[in-house]
Amino acid sequence: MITVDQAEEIILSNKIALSTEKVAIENALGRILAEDLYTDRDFPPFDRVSMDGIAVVYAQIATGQTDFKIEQTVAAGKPQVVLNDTTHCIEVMTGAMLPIGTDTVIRYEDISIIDKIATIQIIPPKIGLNIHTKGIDRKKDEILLAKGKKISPAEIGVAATIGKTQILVQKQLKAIVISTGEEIIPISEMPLPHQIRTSNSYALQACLKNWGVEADTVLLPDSQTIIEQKIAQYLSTYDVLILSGGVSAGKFDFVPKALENQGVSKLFHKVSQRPGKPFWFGMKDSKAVFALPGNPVSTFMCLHRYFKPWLDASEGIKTEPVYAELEQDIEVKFGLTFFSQVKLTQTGTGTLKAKPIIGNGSGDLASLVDADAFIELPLGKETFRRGEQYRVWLYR
Ligand SMILES: Nc1nc2c(c(=O)[nH]1)N[C@H]1C(S)=C(S)[C@@H](COP(=O)(O)OP(=O)(O)OC[C@H]3O[C@@H](n4cnc5c(N)ncnc54)[C@H](O)[C@@H]3O)O[C@H]1N2
Ligand code: MOO
Repeated sequence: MITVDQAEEIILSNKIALSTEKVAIENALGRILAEDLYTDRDFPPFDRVSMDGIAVVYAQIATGQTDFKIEQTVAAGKPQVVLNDTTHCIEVMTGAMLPIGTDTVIRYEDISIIDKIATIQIIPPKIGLNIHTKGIDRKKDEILLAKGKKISPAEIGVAATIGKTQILVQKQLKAIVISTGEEIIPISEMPLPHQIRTSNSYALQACLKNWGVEADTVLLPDSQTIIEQKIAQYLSTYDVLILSGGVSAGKFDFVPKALENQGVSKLFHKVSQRPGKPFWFGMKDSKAVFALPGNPVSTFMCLHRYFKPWLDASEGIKTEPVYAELEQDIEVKFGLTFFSQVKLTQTGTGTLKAKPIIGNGSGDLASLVDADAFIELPLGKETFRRGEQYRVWLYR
C-alpha cells in the first residue's frame, strides 16, 4: 500500500494536456487563459482629467494670479483642445483629455466662477494635480495577463479594455461521474428498504461545477459486463472518468478488474489513509480514471485531496496550501494518514483554527454539513496536539 504523498506524486505526474478554444468574452468567466494578453495602448491612453474643474498653467498660479478667464468647456469624449493664452483656463470634465498647454487641474470645489471668470479659492500645492498621466498604469505592449491565469471579473475588465471580444482559453475537461452499486437508485425514486439514493453523483458533480468542470452522471449496476461496456464507451468520449463504489474487497466490487480489462493501467490501488483506503487510480493513454471508494465521506475527501490538485496541475493553476491549527488533541491509533473533518474559524490575527467534527465514519454523509474541511494528519504520529498546524483541504 502506498502513502498519501506517493499517491499524490503519481497522480500529479499523470496530469493531462488540455487543448484550447476561443470563447466570447461574455463566456470567459472562470475559464483558464491560454494566451498572453498585452496592452494595445498606454493605460491611460492620454493625460486624463480626473476631477471636474478647470485646467490651468501652474506657473501662472505661482506668480500669484488667481482669476482665470474661461476659454471654453471640454467634456469627456471630445478631441483634445489647446489653451490659447497661458493666463486663461479651460473648463474640463472628468475623463476629458487634458488641454494642450495646461498642466494642472483645479476642482470646482476649490474655485468660484462668476461671468466666465474662475477665481481660485484654494491654491493647489503643486503642479500636475488631478491628472491621471498617460501611460502611468501600464505602457503600450506591456504584458497585462500571462496565460494560465483563471479569469475572474477583474481579468474580464482588462481584456475588455484592450478590445478582446474573443479570448483564447483552455478547453474544459469532459468528465463523467459513474456511480456503481446495485443498491444505488436515482434520487427521483422512492427507495425500498435496501436501497440508497445516489448522493455521490450530485455531491461530486457539484464539486466539479465549483471547479469549472461540467460533468455528466450515470448509475451502473454491479455487473462486470455492463461496467466494462460502459467504461469502453466513456473512455472514448471523456477526458476523465470518476467512479464511486465497487473498489474494495467485496464479491461484487468489479470496478478494478473491469478497468484493467478495458486497458486502463492501474497506477495504484489502496492508499494508507482513512477514509478512502481502497482508492484506485489509473490511466489509459491520456485518459485519467479516479475510482473512488463509495462511502460518501471517502469519495468526497478523495476528490478534494487528489482530483482537485490533478485538475489544477492539468490546467497549469498554482494554488497555495492552506494550514490550520488544531483546537484540540486528536489520537490516531490506526497507522494511516487520517483526514479528520473539521469546522474552521478564523481568529482576529488571521490564523485558521480547526475543531474536529467526529462523525460515524465514512458512511456518515450528514457529518459533511457540520464541517468545512478535512485536516490531513500525516503518518508517523499517534498524538496530534492542540496548537499544531496541519494542511487542510477546504470544501466550502
Ligand atoms: N473486507 C473489506 N471490506 C471493506 C474494505 C476493506 O479494505 N476490506 N474497505 C472498506 C472501505 S475503507 C470502504 S471506503 C468501502 C469502499 O467500498 P467500495 O468502494 O467498494 O464501495 P461500495 O461497497 O460500493 O459502497 C460503500 C458504501 O457507500 C455507499 N455508496 C456507494 N455509492 C454511493 C452513491 N453513489 N451515493 C451514496 N452512497 C453510495 C454504498 O451504499 C455503501 O454503503 O469498503 C469497505 N469495505
Ligand atoms: O475508506 Mo473507508 O472510507 O475508510 O470507509
